[in-house]
Amino acid sequence: MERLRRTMLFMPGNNPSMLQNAGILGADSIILDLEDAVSISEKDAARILVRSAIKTIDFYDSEVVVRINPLSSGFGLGDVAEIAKVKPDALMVTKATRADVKTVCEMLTKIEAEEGFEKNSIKLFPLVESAYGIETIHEIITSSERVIGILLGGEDLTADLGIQRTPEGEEISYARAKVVSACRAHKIDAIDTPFADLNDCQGFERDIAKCKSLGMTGKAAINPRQVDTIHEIFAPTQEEIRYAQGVIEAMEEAQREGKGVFSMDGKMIDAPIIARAENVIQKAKRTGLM
Ligand SMILES: CC(=O)SCCNC(=O)CCNC(=O)[C@H](O)C(C)(C)COP(=O)(O)OP(=O)(O)OC[C@H]1O[C@@H](n2cnc3c(N)ncnc32)[C@H](O)[C@@H]1OP(=O)(O)O
Ligand SMILES: O=C([O-])CC(=O)C(=O)O
Ligand SMILES: [Mg+2]
Repeated sequence: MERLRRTMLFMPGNNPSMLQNAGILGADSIILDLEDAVSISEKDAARILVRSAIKTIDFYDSEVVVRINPLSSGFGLGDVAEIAKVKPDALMVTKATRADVKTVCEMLTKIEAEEGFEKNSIKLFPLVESAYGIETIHEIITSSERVIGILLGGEDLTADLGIQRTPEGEEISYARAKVVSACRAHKIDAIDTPFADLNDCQGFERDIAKCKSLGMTGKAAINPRQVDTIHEIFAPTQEEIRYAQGVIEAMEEAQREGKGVFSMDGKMIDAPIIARAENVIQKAKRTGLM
């Protein structure tokens, strides 16, 4: 079964105590960061620490993703060369363009052959965080069969657009919709940008509900305190589950009577509504609610 990615928790790659506990924080994926959470003077130390963490720490069921520096930065290519050898589950390509994803993919193919790893075993998670990236997202996704999801980077995107970021997030609505639609089209995960204000609990909950309603499959987190809230809001509610079960039961009854369309509590039920109900049931089962 495909992996659940409701939460992807960032942690700075140069912080040993955070890395040490990474596997017990409940996040579906862990993103060990070599990019913006690490200062220039710490880049080499972070790369060494992340390599050794992947080799020695038990991450339990969490997926391990390493966010590399931009290829143009002078650190990115070295990050790929050094980190791929310890076989993380995936690399996150920052400020992603089609050309960058292709370059990283080709490097990985070579390293996998040299190290005796299975071909395409190291996946890619492009971080789309520029206007150009948003407008060329289809090309980014199709530039490598390793791509398993896209993370939307709201901070860099709004910097690139020359606008302010707000807790309401109206300014990134277009980008969110574009990421969701492109990812759905290619059946990969669409992960929302993190919410940075750890003290604004209501704003955080509204932000999760909004990205869920737009179709994001998960959300990045920057602090372990955010993980449970994201899981709770992403899970189907008891009311949604009951309604979905009602639809499925009514459908089975209608099928016995040879009907394709029928009504439940006065509301028409047909194929798309049944498909949505099946989605809810599947999600409830995967998250242990059924
Ligand atoms: C726009 C972007 O690029 S986002 C991606 C890059 N950013 C990051 O990776 C930032 C990750 N997050 C952090 O570094 C921190 O959570 C901060 C700086 C935002 C807040 O730090 P604090 O105020 O110290 O957090 P807080 O008080 O909640 O920490 C409580 C505990 O959780 C730990 N913790 C906090 N954040 C994380 C994290 N992301 N991963 C793992 N452990 C963490 C702390 O080490 C601390 O542990 P301790 O009790 O053993 O000392
Ligand atoms: O949203 C993210 O994944 C973090 C990031 O790099 C950004 O926002 O620029
Ligand atoms: Mg960024």
